[in-house]
Amino acid sequence: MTAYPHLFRPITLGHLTLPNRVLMGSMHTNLEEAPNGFERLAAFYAERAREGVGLIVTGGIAPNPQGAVFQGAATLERPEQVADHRKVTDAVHAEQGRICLQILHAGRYAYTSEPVAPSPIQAPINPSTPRELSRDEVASTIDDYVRCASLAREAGYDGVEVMGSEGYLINQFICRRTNRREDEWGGDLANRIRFPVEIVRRIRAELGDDFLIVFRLSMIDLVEEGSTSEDVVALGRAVEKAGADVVNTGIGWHEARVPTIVTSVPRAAFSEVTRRMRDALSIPLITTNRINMPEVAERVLAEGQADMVSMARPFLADPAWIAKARDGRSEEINTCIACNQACLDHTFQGKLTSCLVNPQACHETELVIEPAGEARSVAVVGGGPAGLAAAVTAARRGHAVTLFERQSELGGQFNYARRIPGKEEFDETLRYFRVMLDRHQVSVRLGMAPSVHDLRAFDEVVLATGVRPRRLDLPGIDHPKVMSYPAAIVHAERVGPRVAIIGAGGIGFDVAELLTHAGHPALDVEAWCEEWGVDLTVSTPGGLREPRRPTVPRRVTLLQRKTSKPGKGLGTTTGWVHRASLRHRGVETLVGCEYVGVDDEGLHIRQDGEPRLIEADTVVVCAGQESVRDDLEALHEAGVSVHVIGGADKAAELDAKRAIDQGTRVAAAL
Ligand SMILES: Cc1cc2nc3c(=O)[nH]c(=O)nc-3n(C[C@H](O)[C@H](O)[C@H](O)COP(=O)(O)O)c2cc1C
Ligand code: SF4
Repeated sequence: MTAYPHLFRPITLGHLTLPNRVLMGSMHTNLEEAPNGFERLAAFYAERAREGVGLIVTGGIAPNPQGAVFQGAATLERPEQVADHRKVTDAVHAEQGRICLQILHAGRYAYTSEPVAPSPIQAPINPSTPRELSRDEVASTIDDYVRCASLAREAGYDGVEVMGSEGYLINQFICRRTNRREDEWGGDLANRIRFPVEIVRRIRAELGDDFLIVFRLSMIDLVEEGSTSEDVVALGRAVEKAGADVVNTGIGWHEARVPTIVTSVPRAAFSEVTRRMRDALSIPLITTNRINMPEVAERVLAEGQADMVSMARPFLADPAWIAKARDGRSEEINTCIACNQACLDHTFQGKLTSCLVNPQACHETELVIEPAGEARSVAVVGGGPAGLAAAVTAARRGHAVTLFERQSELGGQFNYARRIPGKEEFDETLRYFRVMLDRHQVSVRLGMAPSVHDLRAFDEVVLATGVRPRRLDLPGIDHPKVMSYPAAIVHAERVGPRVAIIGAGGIGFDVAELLTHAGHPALDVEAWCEEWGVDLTVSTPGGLREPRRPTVPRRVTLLQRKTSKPGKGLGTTTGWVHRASLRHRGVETLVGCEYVGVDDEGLHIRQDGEPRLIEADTVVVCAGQESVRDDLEALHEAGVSVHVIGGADKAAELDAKRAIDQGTRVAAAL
């Protein structure tokens, strides 16, 4: 008997019956364009299918070169491209999985020299103004969708997902915001939705009933002049009538200034918008975004918010998510913490998608964790992210591992991160590692710093001793009002009402977030919607309403020495959220500051040569870290085989992604 009866109830979609209610959501990984990319994609998807994913949707593939998100991005438009896709479908089918190809035309979101769109209106996130598609081109673009679907079928796909959301071409036709046409493809709603409806109708007519058509429909655009709930329902009904088997949910255009997938978005925050569509349609509906654990998926399904859930990033974090949930091993799930640092940020930087908590994601053929040829004794010193990853990986390979942690609890820098409002998901990563240490019989010694003598007894030593905050050489640095960032995070109640934070990097931003937080549970959907101005009923165009400024408990000034944009090092896809969040909270940011000293009045600085006082009851120092590796030389001298990882290796590049990746790779090679 499963703990998740709704999640593991079979469902029939079109001609397919699936064993569970989970769709692996579309993710373009950049393997689509990489050398040997399709072999690697085949390995990536096959592993997920083997572990029980019922239905996979590929990353977006363009139906023609104009529709490619960037120059050279993958298309499916010619018969000779079919063989590559065959590798993927064969691998998935060999594992009893099913897979649909996502057809995505970027429209004005194409980062190419001449993007096209229904109307020549520039997207705020693209420097190029699109060219308006002629009537003939609209017709030929529909032909391209149909040809792409036919080739997908030839390649062995079980169906297609027509990408109609996130502000891409189809969405651009649907909304007045981007469609000012006066022909039959613009004007009233019936005309604006004609493009997607024709695409679905033509694919159905061409490919018959035994080919799945999923339509990804933007149920809340989160942009001005977006659709209202009436528009969304009318579109849903029209695509159902045109032949779609199932409607998947899309949330927010890429240009929206409301976060939709980052870690501060409450889990399943948007399932309510899918539920509101349910009575209007007879085909199944899939909900999406920030559903990352089985109890969340089960609740969404049990409450009738949708017929299925889509999860994308959770399958980067853990390929065996389904098998673990099904077999009563949920506590072993490596949870997606919605950080975007190794997935979406990589995509935007042109790198391969991967995962902060699972560096094997999209590296299945290259980062292989195999049983060790010879089991050895391994000491891992330091229980932060790097040490945890190294200890678990080494133990998985059969080594006898002892993990030493000087503090009374595991986690290192994660213990600070998890206390920041909106970063609670880090608790899940710690839970995962604790369970894995136990499962692989790692001997954990808390409150213990081993001596060089102790470490000589091991075959291999992994030094993951982390960092300590860098001390500032500043007059008044020993004033009682000065706190280090670890102290301010752990003892926030000791921080006064007026705060100056020295250092506007990632940690400075986190401290500012914590100290200005109003106190409601950070993952409360209602409070979050109020703060960001989200109307889940979508009675307003795009589902936007006036945001409510949060009441803040402290007045915070965030300062940095450099004149560059504050928050250097924040992710491409998350930095803007942090900046907007601090703006909402009235945090003042000052750049180009020269620090003069701290006294009873506060923090004295110079800006442009002018002296200035930042009145403050507390001054928090977030001015970087230095590596802790005091024993390294002695270990070398003692002839110990030692590997230095994480912050102990490079304090300046301190980040959990690098730490976990390095810990995993070092241990995979021991
Ligand atoms: C690396 C990455 C690539 C993505 N590429 C696509 C895509 O090609 N097409 C698409 O419809 N959605 C894409 N998405 C969005 C996901 O399908 C999904 O909507 C989003 O990640 C939220 O769901 P989640 O919280 O389950 O990850 C991508 C997401 C990520 C993280
Ligand atoms: S990198 Fe972060 S957001 Fe992306 S899949 Fe991994 S845990 Fe999730």
